[in-house]
Amino acid sequence: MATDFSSIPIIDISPLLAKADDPKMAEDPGVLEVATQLDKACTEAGFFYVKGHGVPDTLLKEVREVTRKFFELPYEEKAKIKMSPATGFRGYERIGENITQGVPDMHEAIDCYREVTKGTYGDLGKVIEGSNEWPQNPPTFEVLMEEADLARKIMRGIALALGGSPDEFEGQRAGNPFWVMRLIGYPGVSSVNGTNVLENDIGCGAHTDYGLLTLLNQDDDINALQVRNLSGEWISAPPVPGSFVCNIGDMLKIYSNGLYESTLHRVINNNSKYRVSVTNFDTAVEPLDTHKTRANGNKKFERAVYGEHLISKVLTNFLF
Ligand SMILES: N=C(N)NCCCC[C@H](N)C(=O)O
Ligand SMILES: O=C(O)CCC(=O)C(=O)O
Ligand SMILES: [Fe+2]
Repeated sequence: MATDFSSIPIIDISPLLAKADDPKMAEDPGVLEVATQLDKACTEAGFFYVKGHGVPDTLLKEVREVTRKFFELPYEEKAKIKMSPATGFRGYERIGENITQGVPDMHEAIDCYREVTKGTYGDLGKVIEGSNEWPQNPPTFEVLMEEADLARKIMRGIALALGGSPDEFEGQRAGNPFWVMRLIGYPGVSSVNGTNVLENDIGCGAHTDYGLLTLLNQDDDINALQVRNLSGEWISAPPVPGSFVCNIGDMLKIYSNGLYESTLHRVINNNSKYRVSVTNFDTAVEPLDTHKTRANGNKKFERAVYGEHLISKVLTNFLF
């Protein structure tokens, strides 16, 4: 975030989606208008909502419900897909097992990563080799596929915004796209003898995301996500039903030479209700050529390899 934003913009991306696979998209006024709005949002806040994204609300709701039902199961059931180094860090982690800056987070989650078969990324990739076990596979998988396509199209708008060609983040140059999906549950504040306990517990401590772009599907009745602006104030990112919250990750900060920032955010669930969210992190694998973009000039960052960044995080994020 480069500014003291006080709210997060909402962008209707339907004109971009209508032309996202058209070879002449860069000449379309509707697409260019969306790219201008994306550029402003990425520069000022690093966060934006998207509407007009075409993913049915019923599907987004269904995925949240599947997630909620899973977390309602007794621990022994959930532990059947327990995450460990042996599962390639895929699966269920209980409340307090994920840590942010040394402090246990008050959330439980299922972490999924694109399947990595043995040897794909040599020694580096070993940590993350494995395949997923998900609760009620179909809706989660369906939404993942829709979100992957959506993320690719939004990245086309962002590539244009940066002055590159629309497919800057795709194909040979970018490598085989990687994805991460997290199904997350945050317990609410409970009331004992009329007094709230656990108020201001940190559901997820302040962090930036690791990839290019994150899409977040959050419960539509609980306000818990907060985003930090330039002065250090925490700005609320309340649910906007039917939208995704999107934010820039560390890889895009690097590829854009710092033009766009991966903004710090955190989650505090001070509601009495249990909150569910589903995040999708999308990224390219290989370093991209940023020199063709508007971000030209003094190079502020060294070469970035997403795999190295991700794995260093995975290895320090857990209490086991
Ligand atoms: N894959 C992503 N981006 N996950 C975000 C989780 C952030 C919390 C994590 N403990 C951390 O400290 O980064
Ligand atoms: O649950 C949320 O609102 C945000 C989760 C988040 O920041 C993450 O998974 O990286
Ligand atoms: Fe995050």
